[in-house]
Amino acid sequence: MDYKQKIEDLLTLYFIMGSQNGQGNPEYVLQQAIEGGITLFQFREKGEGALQGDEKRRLGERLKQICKDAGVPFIVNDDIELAMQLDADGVHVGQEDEKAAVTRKQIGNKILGVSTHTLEEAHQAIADGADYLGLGPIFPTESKDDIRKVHGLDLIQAFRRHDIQTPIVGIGGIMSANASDVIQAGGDGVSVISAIAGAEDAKQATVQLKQAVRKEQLEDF
Ligand SMILES: Cc1ncc(COP(=O)(O)OP(=O)(O)O)c(N)n1
Ligand SMILES: Cc1nc(C(=O)O)sc1CCOP(=O)(O)O
Ligand SMILES: [Mg+2]
Repeated sequence: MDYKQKIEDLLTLYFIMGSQNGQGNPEYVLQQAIEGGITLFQFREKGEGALQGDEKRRLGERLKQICKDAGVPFIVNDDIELAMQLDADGVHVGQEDEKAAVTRKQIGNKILGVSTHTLEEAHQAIADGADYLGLGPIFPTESKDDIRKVHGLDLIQAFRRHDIQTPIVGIGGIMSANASDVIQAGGDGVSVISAIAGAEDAKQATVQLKQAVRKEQLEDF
């Protein structure tokens, strides 16, 4: 599937989850998030208690099917082999993962997201074929241990000032109360784990996030 024409739209509300996030059943939480209006999903099975091997693949298959039925593109974090096995719609890699250029060769025209923290990394990622850039952490987060310095919104603004036109999604500590700041700073969308996976009502939390982002996108338009 080639989603490239509308990548900015897909980034509007990008939900990331693995079985280690939140208390809920991942299939149920994903279904609720889809009903609430997420536009993209990333399977990130990583960290303490994460599934491995066949168990990880089987959960990936089930989540991929839920996304497919709903028409929401399915991205795999880090694991290119799994992405190819599942025929995912894309892969997200960071600076400590497989190089973006190698990933691009392996995944063909699937969506490629790359985490970047400096202008140099951004230029390299774009040259390597990134479809979008993940920038974070925007705000403090407890969902990832090995985070870089909290960049706040400055990095997104700096990228735009330096004429980076590639779609950008902010990540890290984003909630419905601060999501609009990410769009105002120049982001195309927001990426969240705990704001949805950790919510008591995942669907309601998704609706609120989506409203916050869409309102700001329309004001910027
Ligand atoms: C949309 C998005 N942005 C950034 C990341 C972080 O990627 P990375 O730095 O490789 O860290 P891990 O997620 O692999 O721990 C992401 N996953 N998604
Ligand atoms: C997966 C991830 N990557 C980050 C980065 O800065 O690159 S922050 C992060 C965790 C985001 O989770 P939450 O929405 O719960 O803060
Ligand atoms: Mg990674």
